[in-house]
Amino acid sequence: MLVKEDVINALQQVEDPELHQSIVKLNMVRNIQINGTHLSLDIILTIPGCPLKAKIQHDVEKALQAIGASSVAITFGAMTDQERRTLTASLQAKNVTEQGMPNMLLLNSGVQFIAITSGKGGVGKSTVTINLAVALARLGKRVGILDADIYGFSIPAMMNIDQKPTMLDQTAIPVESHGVKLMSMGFFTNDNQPVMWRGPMLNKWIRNFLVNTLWGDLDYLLIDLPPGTGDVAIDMAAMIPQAQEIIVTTPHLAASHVASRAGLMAQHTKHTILGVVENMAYFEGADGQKNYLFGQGGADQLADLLQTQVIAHVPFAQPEENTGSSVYEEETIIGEIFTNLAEDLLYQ
Ligand SMILES: Nc1ncnc2c1ncn2[C@@H]1O[C@H](COP(=O)(O)OP(=O)(O)OP(=O)(O)O)[C@@H](O)[C@H]1O
Repeated sequence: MLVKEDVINALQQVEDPELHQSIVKLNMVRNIQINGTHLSLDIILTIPGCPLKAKIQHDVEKALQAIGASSVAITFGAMTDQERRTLTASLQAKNVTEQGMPNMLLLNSGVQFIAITSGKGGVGKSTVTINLAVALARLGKRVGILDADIYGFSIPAMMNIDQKPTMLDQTAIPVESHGVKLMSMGFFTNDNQPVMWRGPMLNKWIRNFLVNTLWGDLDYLLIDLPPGTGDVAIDMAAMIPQAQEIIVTTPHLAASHVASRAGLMAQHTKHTILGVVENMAYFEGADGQKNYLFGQGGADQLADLLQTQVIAHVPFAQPEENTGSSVYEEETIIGEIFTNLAEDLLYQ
């Protein structure tokens, strides 16, 4: 004979797949009826037509069968606007201080911010951001990416994400891929339209991305900055003084010269520079020979100038590693390099 308390206890273990909180705590479980081992209940989704309804149904049935239910009839409904507003407000209350500052910016929040920057575009800044984030997640860390490359957002496409974040009122639930939570300007433009905002508006967006996103608990937030030393980089420096920076360059001397400006700005804003990542360092031929297509030495020169170190040398991907996604598998050469880099950051 089942009793209501057992049913609620079992459902406490079932989480909303996006909010990562118990469906009981989120007030999504209603109207539990018990007839011997036959159960019926209502599940009230946060938004109508929630794409993860099937997963919730599966998890609820499994949890209830585990306590002896022989049949489970679920009726799905959706929260009213008022209920959704109340829920969002309570989730938001954990996100921001009373002064409206994102909690994650408090120095004791436990979130480590790493901004990935470069002097010029196309050197692999987003590739480094994505693969470092995925490597940290593979090591069990809770990781988010803020694609703040507002004019050149590319991360959703590079991670093969075509889904948009679920919106609870004005608050976004980040999209998850490869165990990493992602927010990008690319989610909020129509048909890949370019973004043409200037300073103050951009500042507001970065702030919005921090305040109005339900990031949940994070260990790391990686920020993919636009190349160069423009408005976004300056605003980020002011808003997140505790951020550390990784500077990406190719070995080309000219590229590292341009990257030095981004590095000097990091020094100027007193951000700790974690090091330089040399991308497209070489191409390894079938004979095992390393071909230095972009020359050698630029990254070392940059590291010397910034009194830091080259923390990774990332080669060109082998043709068979180019699978259409910019996330390299763990067992590829590039995947291993990022695992090593993530371990170095964790245990430094
Ligand atoms: N090590 C690598 N091997 C092969 N291809 C790479 C490598 N690194 C980057 N690429 C490719 O080079 C292109 C540019 O990389 P990416 O978008 O990461 O650079 P970026 O510096 O972020 O550029 P932007 O600032 O213009 O967005 C992408 O198509 C990416 O897949």
